[in-house]
Amino acid sequence: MLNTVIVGASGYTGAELAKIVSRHPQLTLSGLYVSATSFDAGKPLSALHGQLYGVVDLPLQPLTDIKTAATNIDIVLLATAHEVSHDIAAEFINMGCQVFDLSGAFRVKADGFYDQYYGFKHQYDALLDSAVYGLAEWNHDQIRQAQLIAVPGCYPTASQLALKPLLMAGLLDSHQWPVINAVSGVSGAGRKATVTNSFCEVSLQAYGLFTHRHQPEISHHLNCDVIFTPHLGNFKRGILATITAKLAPGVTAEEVTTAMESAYLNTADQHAVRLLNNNTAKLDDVVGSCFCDIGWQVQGEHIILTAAIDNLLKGASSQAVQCINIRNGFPQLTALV
Ligand SMILES: NC(=O)C1=CN([C@@H]2O[C@H](COP(=O)(O)OP(=O)(O)OC[C@H]3O[C@@H](n4cnc5c(N)ncnc54)[C@H](OP(=O)(O)O)[C@@H]3O)[C@@H](O)[C@H]2O)C=CC1
Ligand SMILES: CC(=O)N[C@@H](CCC(=O)OP(=O)(O)O)C(=O)O
Repeated sequence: MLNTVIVGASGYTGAELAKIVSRHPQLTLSGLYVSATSFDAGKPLSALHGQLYGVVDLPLQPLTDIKTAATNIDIVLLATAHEVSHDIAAEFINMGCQVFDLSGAFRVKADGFYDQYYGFKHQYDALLDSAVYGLAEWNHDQIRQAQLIAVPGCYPTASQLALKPLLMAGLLDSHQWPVINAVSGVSGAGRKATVTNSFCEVSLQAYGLFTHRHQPEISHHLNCDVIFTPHLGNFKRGILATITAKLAPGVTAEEVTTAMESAYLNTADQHAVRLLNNNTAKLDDVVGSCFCDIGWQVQGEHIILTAAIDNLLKGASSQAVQCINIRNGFPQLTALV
């Protein structure tokens, strides 16, 4: 059994992690942490997240000393803000833990990226270089070797899983950027109250036009420019990405299907992508599950893809556990289905 702790356990992704880890046959949930000054320190996690009553009643502990928190721990899940993960990951790594970071702190190695999109100067170049991007279906071999895994963002997970098979097979017109329009539920913004996310303020709308940090994350890892426009929807969970792209000259619908199927059908290990072919993906089919559903249709030289995930699961917590499973040689969907 691998001793596992969750930092940021009282948040939305942290609570999902606690639920998954507690039912994982190879992991022991050994500690739940919040900030040193947290108002919630000392409370059982289930007092904050009622679904966990009788399931995870462990108390939330203040993270006052990382050395103590990391002693005899094999796996650390950081469900913390980018700046917090940036500051604390190294100490857990130095204590010999495998670290799975749900934040954006170690996802992109590019000059000036963190200054421009995250508003802080990255202080851990070597760690950033060593981090492996945890897009589970695609980075299996690197994840198996890594000590620090940067779990992809929610919008980037849906977007990349849909576009990557086409790009890898050279089926897209390189002169036209794919256009990604994606709608997220409000849990994507985390549990902390803000005016923008309060019930009476939320109304379906686009945000972050040309400036959202997930645009460069997607472009960087796909090695392809994209237009990405996120939208906030007035629902709790889920992301639906609708992606329009131009096919390379002469590419047929059959070639598209072959590329999708060779990426995601008949793979050695069960994974979390489900192909819908001509059907469109929808939120109800994936919310509460670890799956990313992908549908597509071709007309002439254009393709429209739809991809749906639960932002808190395939977009964060279940993908993190998928990475733990890959890293430790367990079947990929252990504790997830
Ligand atoms: N929500 C989503 O859909 C997704 C989120 N992510 C990323 O995952 C991370 C967590 O997101 P989410 O669960 O939504 O966030 P929440 O805001 O819901 O939770 C944040 C958690 O971190 C704790 N925390 C804050 N400061 C510290 C600290 N210094 N040390 C230890 N714990 C701390 C908070 O508790 P307290 O303040 O009481 O200490 C809380 O438990 C973020 O980086 C986010 O960007 C990634 C993909 C999807
Ligand atoms: C609805 C909403 O606000 N969503 C968040 C994305 C959440 C997420 O995925 O965070 P990461 O940056 O860690 O990937 C946003 O747009 O900032």
